[in-house]
Amino acid sequence: MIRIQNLTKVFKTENSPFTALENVSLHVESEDIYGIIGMSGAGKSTLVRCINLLEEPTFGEIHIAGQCVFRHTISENSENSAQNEKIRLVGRDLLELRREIGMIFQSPNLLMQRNVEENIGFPMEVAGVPKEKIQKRVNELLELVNLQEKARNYPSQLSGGQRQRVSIARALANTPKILLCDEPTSALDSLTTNQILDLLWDINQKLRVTIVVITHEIDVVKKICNKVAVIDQTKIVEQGEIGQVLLNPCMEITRQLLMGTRGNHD
Ligand SMILES: Nc1ncnc2c1ncn2[C@@H]1O[C@H](COP(=O)(O)OP(=O)(O)OP(=O)(O)O)[C@@H](O)[C@H]1O
Repeated sequence: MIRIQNLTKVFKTENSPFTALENVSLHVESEDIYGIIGMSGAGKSTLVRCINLLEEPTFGEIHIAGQCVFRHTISENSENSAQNEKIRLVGRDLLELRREIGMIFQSPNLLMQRNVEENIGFPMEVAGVPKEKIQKRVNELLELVNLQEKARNYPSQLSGGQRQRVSIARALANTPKILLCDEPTSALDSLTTNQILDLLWDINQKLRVTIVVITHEIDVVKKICNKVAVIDQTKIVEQGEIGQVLLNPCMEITRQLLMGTRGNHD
C-alpha cells in the first residue's frame, strides 16, 4: 500500500542544510497498522509528512497503492538525465492522493466556529459532495466514533479525547484507504489513550483502512500495531513484525524505547 525507497529529506536552513531523513525504506502492506517509533527529533513527523507530500522529499521514491507519487533519484553518472528526472504529483492528482490519505495529529485542530457535525462534514463540503450525502456520511461517522449525542456541540464543549474522535471522523470523511496518525494520543491520559487506540483498531478491522501510527510510546505500538519500524537520528534502524522486533530487539535504541514503557494496559 505504501512503499518508500531510499527517502532522504534535507531541510534548507539559514546556516546550512539539515538532514532529517537518510535513506529510509519501508513497506506498509494493505490493512497493516504500522507503527513508526523513535525519540524526539528522530524524523518521525517529517517521514509521515513526506508520505502525503505535505513535505517534499529531497531524494527517493514513494509509491502509494501502486502509483508512483514521488521519485527523485540521482544516478552515479550525472550525465544520465533520465535517472535525474523528478516525478511529483501536482494539481488535481495531488488533491486526489490527499483524499486517499486521511491524517490526524496530536492536537486535533478543529474549526472552533463549527459544531461537531459541521467539522466532520467540512472535507466533503470542500470536495463538493451534495448536502444530503454529507449528512448521511456524517451520521455514519458520528456512530462510528460514538459521538451522536455531541453532534451539535462545539469543540470548546468537548474533552480532549472527544476532540480527537471528531478529528478521526473528519479524517475518514472522504473514505480514505490510508490513515496517518502523528502522535494521536500523546496529549491524552492513559484511559483516553486506550479508548482512542481501540477506535483506531476498530477502524482498521471494520473499514479495512491501512493505518500508520507515529509515536514515541512503545505501549501504543504494543497495543495496536502488527508491524513496527524504529527510527533513530534520521535512519530506520530496525523494522519487522511486532513480535519479532519487541521480543528480539537488535538495537540499543529499541531496548531503550522498550524500557520507557508506561506499563501495558491490555
Ligand atoms: N522545516 C524544517 N526546517 C528545518 N529543520 C526541520 C524542519 N522540520 C523539522 N526539522 C528538524 O528535523 C528533525 C526531525 O524533526 P521531526 O519533527 O521529524 O522529528 P520527530 O521525530 O517527529 O520529533 P518529535 O517527536 O519531537 O515531534 C528535527 O531536528 C527538526 O528540528
